[in-house]
Amino acid sequence: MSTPTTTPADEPGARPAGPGAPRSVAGHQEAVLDLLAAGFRERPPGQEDTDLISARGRILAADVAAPGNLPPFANSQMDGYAVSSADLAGPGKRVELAVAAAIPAGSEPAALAPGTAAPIMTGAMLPSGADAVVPIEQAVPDSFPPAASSPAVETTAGAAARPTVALPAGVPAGQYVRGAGSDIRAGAEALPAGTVLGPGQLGLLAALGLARVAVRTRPRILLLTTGDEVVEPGRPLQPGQIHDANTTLLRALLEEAGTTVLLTRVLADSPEEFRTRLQEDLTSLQPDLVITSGGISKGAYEVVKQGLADQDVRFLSVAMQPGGPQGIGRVAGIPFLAFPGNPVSCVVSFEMFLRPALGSVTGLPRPRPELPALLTGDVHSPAGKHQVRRGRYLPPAEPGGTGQVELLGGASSHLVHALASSNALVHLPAGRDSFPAGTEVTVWLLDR
Ligand SMILES: Nc1nc2c(c(=O)[nH]1)N[C@H]1C(S)=C(S)[C@@H](COP(=O)(O)OP(=O)(O)OC[C@H]3O[C@@H](n4cnc5c(N)ncnc54)[C@H](O)[C@@H]3O)O[C@H]1N2
Ligand code: MOO
Repeated sequence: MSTPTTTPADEPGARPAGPGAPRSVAGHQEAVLDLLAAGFRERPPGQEDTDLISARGRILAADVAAPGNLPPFANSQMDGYAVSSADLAGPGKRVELAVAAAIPAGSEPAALAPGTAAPIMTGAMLPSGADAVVPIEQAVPDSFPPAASSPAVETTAGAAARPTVALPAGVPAGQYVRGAGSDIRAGAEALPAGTVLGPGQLGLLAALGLARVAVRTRPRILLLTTGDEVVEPGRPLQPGQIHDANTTLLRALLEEAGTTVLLTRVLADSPEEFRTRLQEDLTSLQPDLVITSGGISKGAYEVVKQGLADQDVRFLSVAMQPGGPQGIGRVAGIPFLAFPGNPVSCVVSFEMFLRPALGSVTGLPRPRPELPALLTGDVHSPAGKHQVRRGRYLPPAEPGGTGQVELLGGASSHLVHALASSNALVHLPAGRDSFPAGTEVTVWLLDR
């Protein structure tokens, strides 16, 4: 079995083509990355302060140094007895020590007197004079005396009626002690700028006592859908109309990928109206990126193409299916991408071009997990194109094996039901048209 070799940059379709020939997938990936990188260089993200939970999935804007030691003080790792290791030097197997006042977590203990052992609870501060902890299980008796929860009881004679405990001899200094700063020392770098803040990172900030954190502002997107036939979900359809799937699909993808969708609109097939609305939105919102869907192919009413005919936007064909028609450029200086109108074409365009470019430029989103998988059936694909099919990935039966992938629906880009039933995008690279059952292909997992 070979390792996955279907990354777009390796394909025959990625070689430079002549004028008028479709652009390779790799060529368009590079163009989208260049566009976004230039846009983000010109308008770098700002930063904003947020509470920790709201920072989940965001990118840390500046290095964070530990404001103090973590743990802040030496404390016990076990419920047991705080001791001085010198008192347990031996020579016998056990040493009898008087039991001192107990130390609950959250209290400041008195110094440990020589020759005594203080009941200490997990997380409680180690008293001065102690340098080790013996777990209660190793003590004789192996339970705390009743008086352990209160200071030693005075007898009528005035002498302390201290119980004793026998502890193993030869306990090393430091045993079961969590030293101050043993996790991170005051002033050390806790998290570098650029870190994606997940539960672990946010938990560290909380442990360090930080309630708020500076995160990078999200890229701000204007999302426009086009077509006279396109009607908002929830509204009745007239003959010839369809419900708008693209706004929801793309908005969900964009927000999941760490961007903010400033505004969505469904615009009619009027190039003049499209142009006017776009100019108004660009002026009022100043987005970082505009994305449109529909209106870029070979029809008589291609609203995006016609509306932007005199702009710095190129409409072209990429050797990929779905997602062949693409538009890329700038409008009023703002980075602009046009995706084709079919819903699955929008998803594949996003996954193949925008998602990787956003990831490279901002650090979010992370790449889709990529795995090899064996096709469960014979598949045909246009040799000149990189085809991206949808399917259900089944993990290998045994560890170290290769999973399988069953294609769902056909190649057509209107099949949203098959998309919704799929958990993987399946790459059928350019350069061959036949993929018999058992062929190893690369899949990108859509589930997280
Ligand atoms: N003669 C040719 N016709 C077509 C070609 C071609 O090369 N030559 N390419 C086909 C391919 S591939 C695609 S993809 C589409 C792209 O067309 P457009 O980007 O112009 O998109 P529209 O025509 O506006 O819409 C295509 C399809 O998608 C439906 N649609 C549009 N918006 C939405 C939405 N928001 N929600 C759900 N569905 C939507 C629309 O009704 C059309 O059925 O062109 C092919 N044609
Ligand atoms: O290239 Mo289109 O995007 O197949 O439907």
